[in-house]
Amino acid sequence: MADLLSDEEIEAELPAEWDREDDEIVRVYEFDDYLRGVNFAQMVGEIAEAQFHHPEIVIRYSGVEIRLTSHEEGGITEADIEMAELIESERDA
Ligand SMILES: C[C@H](O)[C@H](O)[C@H]1CNC2=NC(N)=NC(=O)C2=N1
Repeated sequence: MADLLSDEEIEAELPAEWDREDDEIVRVYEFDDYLRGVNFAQMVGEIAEAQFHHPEIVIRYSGVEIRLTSHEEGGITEADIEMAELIESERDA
């Protein structure tokens, strides 16, 4: 079971463009083409399966919202930060 991160750790480790909302970290990725958003969501899902750490993914016409939290721990852990970093690196690929 991973440890919950402190407020200071979250602030220090949260990747740019991501926000903290209570026990979640969140980012909205905007797309001007709906199916590019769908494909992005698929990619996020594949990362989640590989990490066995699953975000909430909301696909909208304007973009895709990713929300991460560690359900078993009841808050934000390193697993959430790592997922955000992996998504960012894939997005930039
Ligand atoms: C039983 C539990 O759902 C699994 O161990 C994994 C699956 N994916 C998960 N994803 C997230 N975000 N948090 C979890 O605690 C988690 N647990």
